[in-house]
Formats: sequence, structure tokens, C-alpha cells
Amino acid sequence: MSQQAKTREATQDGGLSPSSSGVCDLLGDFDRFAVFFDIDGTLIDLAATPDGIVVPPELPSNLAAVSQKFGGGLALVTGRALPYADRLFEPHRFPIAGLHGAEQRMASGTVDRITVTPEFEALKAEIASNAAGWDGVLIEDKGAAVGAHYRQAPERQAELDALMENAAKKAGSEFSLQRGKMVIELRPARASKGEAVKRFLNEAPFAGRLPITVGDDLTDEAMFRAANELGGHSIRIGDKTLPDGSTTAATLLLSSAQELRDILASLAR
Ligand SMILES: O=P(O)(O)OC[C@H]1O[C@H](O[C@H]2O[C@H](CO)[C@@H](O)[C@H](O)[C@H]2O)[C@H](O)[C@@H](O)[C@@H]1O
Ligand SMILES: [Mg+2]
Repeated sequence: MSQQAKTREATQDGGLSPSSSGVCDLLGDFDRFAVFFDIDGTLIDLAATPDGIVVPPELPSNLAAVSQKFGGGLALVTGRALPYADRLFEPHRFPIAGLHGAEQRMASGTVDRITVTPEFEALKAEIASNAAGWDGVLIEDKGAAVGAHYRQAPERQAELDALMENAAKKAGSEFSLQRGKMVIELRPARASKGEAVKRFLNEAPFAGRLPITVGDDLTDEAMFRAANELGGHSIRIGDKTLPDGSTTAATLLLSSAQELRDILASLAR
């Protein structure tokens, strides 16, 4: 276990636990738990743009080794679209939920994806066209979802909020807005990351195991709550306060994606 890894426990008074050995020990209980990892900001460091991320070369094989130790009970649960997320970890393919839980590929290989309607295609084109002149704003087409990024143009946040709120009204009740780190997304409303975790747990090799969910952003709160409800554990990368000022449901904290990767490297050995 890396000495650099420092875990802070989320307590009511904000107290910190002395080291990350607790998390390492927890994740090392391979027969008892199944693990669910968010991608951006959790396994991989955040970057200026969605395509600017760098996957550390050892990460895919470390995840594969850890998955094997959990008997295959390791899944990715991400806001990314499934094909994009799969490419990040080639040649390995893990069970995965995409678009914040709306799409899912089970361990059996069964895939549940969403058909993109012509109306949603038109709405995405309208969003892109409205934001076309806004320097630094990036519209990410994710098929059945769309993200409006303002990391490089924070001054545009209010305008983008208004644009996406208007688009959400047009999209109707089958879609919902998902706020995240310097992004506002329009995504299928039909599932959350928490529901995706529960679906995984209904099937082998996850069934009979307790969940440990690891994430960093608002969308991950649903899977933190699911893990807590089911008697598992929830780990947030970051501190206990969320961007909207509320407190995370996660019961453990890690300081960075690098800290998590160090723990994974240690578990993979
Ligand atoms: O659920 P996740 O796996 O964490 O995905 C959440 C979103 O991640 C990406 O956006 C975020 O990461 C970008 C790259 O580091 C960063 O530039 C952006 O500001 C972040 O919001 C991705 O682009 C989204 O589609 C995901 O929903
Ligand atoms: Mg994330």
C-alpha cells in the first residue's frame, strides 16, 4: 500500500482519518465486494476538454487485474457514451453503464442502448448552432445525450444554463438536465448511476456481493446513496462539500484520481 495515499474519512465534524490503508484494505476484500468506478475525475485526471484526457498506460491492465481478483465484479459507471468509454480501456472491456446510467452493458454482454430520435438529433443541432459563436464553449454530442462544456469559458455559464434549460423543455419529460464539473448536460431521464449499480447487482458475477462505489461528481451521488443503502461503501474523490454547497453522501474520501490509481496498482500486484 502506497504511503503517499492519504484517505480522509467524511465525518460530521470534517475530521480526517490518518491514511488510505483503510480504503486499500476495504478494496482488498475481493470475495465480499463488487466495485463500481466512475471515469472522469475518478480513474482519470480531468482535462481542459472532453477529448483531452490522458489514460495512464498501466491503468487498463491494472483494472483488468483487479477485476479478475473480484471474480469479474468490477464495472465502470460513467457519463460518457459506451463506445467512447470502451475505447479508453482497450483491449479490455468491462461491464459498463454509460450516459449516467441510461445505457448499460451487463457482464453477460447484454446491451441496453437508447435509439436516438430525429427530434433529438434536431435539438442537438439547434444547441450547437446557438452556441456556435461562443468562444471556448464546447458542445459534446454523445448520441442520446449532449453536454455543453464551459471549462474554457466560465463566463458563459449563465447563458449555457439558459440555453440548456430551454432545450430541456423542448426535449420533454424523457430527458433531464445533469449538472457536472463545468458542464451542463441533457440526458435520458430514465435511469441514474444508482439504478445502474443496482441492476448490475442483480446478475452474476455481481450478485451476492456488496457494492463499493467510487466517484467524484454530482452524478455519482446516486450511486453513493445506493451503496450506502445496500450496506456497502461509497468513496468520493475530492472533499465532502459538493459544488452546490451540499454534503456528499459518500462515507470515505480520497484526495485525487492519482491516489485511487496508486491503490489500484497496489491491488493489481
Ligand atoms: O461520469 P464521468 O465518467 O465522470 O463522466 C462525466 C463527464 O466527464 C466528461 O466531462 C468532464 O471531464 C472532461 C475531461 O476531463 C472535462 O473537460 C469536463 O469539464 C468535465 O465535465 C465528459 O466530457 C462528459 O461527457 C461526462 O458526462
Ligand atoms: Mg466523474
